[in-house]
Amino acid sequence: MLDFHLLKALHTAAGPRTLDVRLALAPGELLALSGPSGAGKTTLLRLLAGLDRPDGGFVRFGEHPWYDQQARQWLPPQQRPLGFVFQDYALFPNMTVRENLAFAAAGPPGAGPLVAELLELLELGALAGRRPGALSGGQQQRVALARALARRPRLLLLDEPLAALDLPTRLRLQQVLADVHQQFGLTTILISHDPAEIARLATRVVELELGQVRQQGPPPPAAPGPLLGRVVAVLPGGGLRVQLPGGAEADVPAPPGRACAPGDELPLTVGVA
Ligand SMILES: Nc1ncnc2c1ncn2[C@@H]1O[C@H](COP(=O)(O)OP(=O)(O)OP(=O)(O)O)[C@@H](O)[C@H]1O
Repeated sequence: MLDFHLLKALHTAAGPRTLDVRLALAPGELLALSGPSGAGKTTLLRLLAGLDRPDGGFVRFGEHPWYDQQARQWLPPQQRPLGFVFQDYALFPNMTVRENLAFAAAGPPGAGPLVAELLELLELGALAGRRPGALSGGQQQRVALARALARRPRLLLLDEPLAALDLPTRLRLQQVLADVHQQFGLTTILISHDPAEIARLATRVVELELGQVRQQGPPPPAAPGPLLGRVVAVLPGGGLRVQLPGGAEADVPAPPGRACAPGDELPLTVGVA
């Protein structure tokens, strides 16, 4: 359980404000954080990570105090078992993919097998020897996620990790996020402005405004968003047979103006027949 109350003076465009957020997350919860620009979402994640100093309050993770103003407790960021993924990837540009992961995993024993496992899990094996500059945005974000997981986190903090990516890549990585959240038994906070993404991934959404919780609850059901299908065959007559997430197959018309081949990924809008 992550339990915190964080206070921090903010210098906003609208004048001085106080970030004042009290929340508790159940183990294994995936909570989405939304709200307008300047609401304090990034600041809140940075305070949880220990990258900024709060003015008051506490942070407890399970039995472990990470911060307590009254008891004068402060756990340095590198000792907090968390992973942080930013929108702009923030990878080390002069290290290869494998070196980025190994650097994050360094310290506890057994880094080698974990790096190999993460390279395989996030389908990065073929890219392990490349530097971030030679990768696409989606590939860099998979590396950033793998690097965050290499720290063996219990808490995953995601600051709009998919916002800069095109739709097919975003849909694929949403599935990857859902899988790693489950597989690694994580508690996760995801900043997102995308209602479909929030509805797909989160069990609760907290909306911040000017540093305060404005409302929270289960994510409103989003209109059926696009699914990602993989083309398995081009049919005579020009249609496509696609495999949907979960394995079912469907025949769909080919998108106008785009040649598709088996293996291609295609965003599909689901309608009710
Ligand atoms: N360390 C800090 N000390 C004081 N004020 C800060 C600090 N960091 C950010 N602020 C201010 O607090 C406000 C909230 O910033 P923050 O980046 O957390 O918002 P946000 O909700 O993440 O916005 P966006 O969606 O645009 O990323 C901004 O007005 C910012 O200028």
